[in-house]
Amino acid sequence: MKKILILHTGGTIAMKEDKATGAVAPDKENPLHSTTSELSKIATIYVEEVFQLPSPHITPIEMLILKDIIDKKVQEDNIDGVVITHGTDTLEETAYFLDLTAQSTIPIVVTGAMRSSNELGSDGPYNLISSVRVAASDAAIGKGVLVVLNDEIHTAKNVTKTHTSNIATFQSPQYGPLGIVTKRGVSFHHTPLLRESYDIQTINKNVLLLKAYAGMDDLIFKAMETVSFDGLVIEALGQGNLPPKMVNGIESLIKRGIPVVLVSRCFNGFVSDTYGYKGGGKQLKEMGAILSNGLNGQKARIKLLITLETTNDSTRLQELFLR
Ligand SMILES: NC(=O)C[C@H](N)C(=O)O
Repeated sequence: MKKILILHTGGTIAMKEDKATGAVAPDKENPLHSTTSELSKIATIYVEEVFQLPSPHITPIEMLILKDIIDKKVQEDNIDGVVITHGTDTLEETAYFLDLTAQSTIPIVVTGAMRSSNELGSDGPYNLISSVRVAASDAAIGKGVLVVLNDEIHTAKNVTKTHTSNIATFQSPQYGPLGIVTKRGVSFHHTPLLRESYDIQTINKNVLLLKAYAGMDDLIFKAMETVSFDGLVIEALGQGNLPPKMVNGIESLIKRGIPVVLVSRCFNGFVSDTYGYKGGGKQLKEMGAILSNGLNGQKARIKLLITLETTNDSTRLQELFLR
């Protein structure tokens, strides 16, 4: 049998609803422990309670702790796969962080739940069982960090939370899922072509994320003059365009050596240097803004946090963001 390590970090999957108040909060005993006998039919299971945090409380520090635990356990205990249970609000950020940093090719699967443990139709135990199945499958080796919920297998790079409460919330708008999980087994229908890896030891930078809107001006840049930060990601309009009143603010950040990464606020497609008008992607690129290849804002922020640990050369950052 394969050896699968389960790392619990909290989230709704480890919570319970108070029937009197309706409030959902962490449970004293992790309700997922009741699944252990079912999981033992699939693999030899090792469990660690790493955190008991709702995922809005997770930061890149906790993400780095998870990377370190996984790298160490792979070396010392010869495990064959890892499953991480996590709150769904920031699940895609932790999954993508681990995709870029974890040093092994064993399957690493991140899962969660939309309904807490004592709610009707609770999806946690089922998602955990599906995730262990995927982590124990040979086909999952070398595919990067995977996100498994609601019978679907997604890449950490493409998946995003699309609905506040529906159990089918995790979708990959650009490319669809990589595969499905059924009672009969795990089946992949696509395979990712590229993997990136950054073996970072620290995560100390401060990267901000802004969303652009019609009529946005330079007010936010004036406010930003008083704070110190290392990088900025902007969810720009369409193919990477911005309102003209933002241009001077961006130019002065780039002159101060602060990398500015552009992604699109659209769900699909890449940003590019197509438009030559004031604030268009072409002008912003010529000014030194970095164009990103299809990541959403929160994932581009994770990638900039990680890559800034390895370089602050803007040409190199541009190369890395085109991967
Ligand atoms: N479904 C969930 O897990 C949402 C919860 N607020 C969390 O992210 O911790």
